[in-house]
Amino acid sequence: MANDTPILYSYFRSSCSWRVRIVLAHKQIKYEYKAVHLVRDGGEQHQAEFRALNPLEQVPAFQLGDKVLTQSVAIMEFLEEQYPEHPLLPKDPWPRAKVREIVEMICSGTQPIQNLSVMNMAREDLPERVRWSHHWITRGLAGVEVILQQTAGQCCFGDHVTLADCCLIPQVYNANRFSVDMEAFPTIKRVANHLQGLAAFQAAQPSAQPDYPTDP
Ligand SMILES: N[C@@H](CCC(=O)N[C@@H](CS)C(=O)NCC(=O)O)C(=O)O
Repeated sequence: MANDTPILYSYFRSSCSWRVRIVLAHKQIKYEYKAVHLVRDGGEQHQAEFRALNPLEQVPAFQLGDKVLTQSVAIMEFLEEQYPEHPLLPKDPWPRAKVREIVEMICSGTQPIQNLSVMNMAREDLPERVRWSHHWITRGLAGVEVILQQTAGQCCFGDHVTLADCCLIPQVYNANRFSVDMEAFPTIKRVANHLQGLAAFQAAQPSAQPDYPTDP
């Protein structure tokens, strides 16, 4: 297993893939990028080849040799355990749990409700979809802001990058896409500004990915 180059099935704009890309970059793990276009041809995530990797038809999927893992949080936790250098979870149980709390607020409490397939099912026309996403992202980030006011230093938890930061940045990108007023979330904004200056976060951003469109 150790000799295999990991493969990440990703879409440049997918926030769930982006979380994993930040972890890979932070831990300086070399990997192969395989693009899955979520919109083109009705969505490549729905094609049989990808469905064989993830029956839920969503990115990311992570492959190591003949092993496949889906679900970004499971992948991030696996990477944290398999590649312990440059840790992304505090050692002590309480801060560790607080980091996971922020991770869950974003990965379970916010992103799934504004994901493409949910949005498409929930609302028919584009303005309604935008309103839907705007509402749920605002609600999610409002909760995260309250927690960060208690935990943040330069990062979501103190001054060291954790899994919470890896989840925050892609969600802030989604917030900006749907014109959420970030002035309402000063702590998130401050932490995001700090993180965006870090090399791992820059390497993982959509515009640095091989499938980023030349005419976005
Ligand atoms: N819980 C999953 C969610 C994955 C997910 O929602 N992926 C989105 C992109 S961020 C996706 O593939 N959407 C395409 C679709 O729903 O058809 C995870 O964290 O990996």
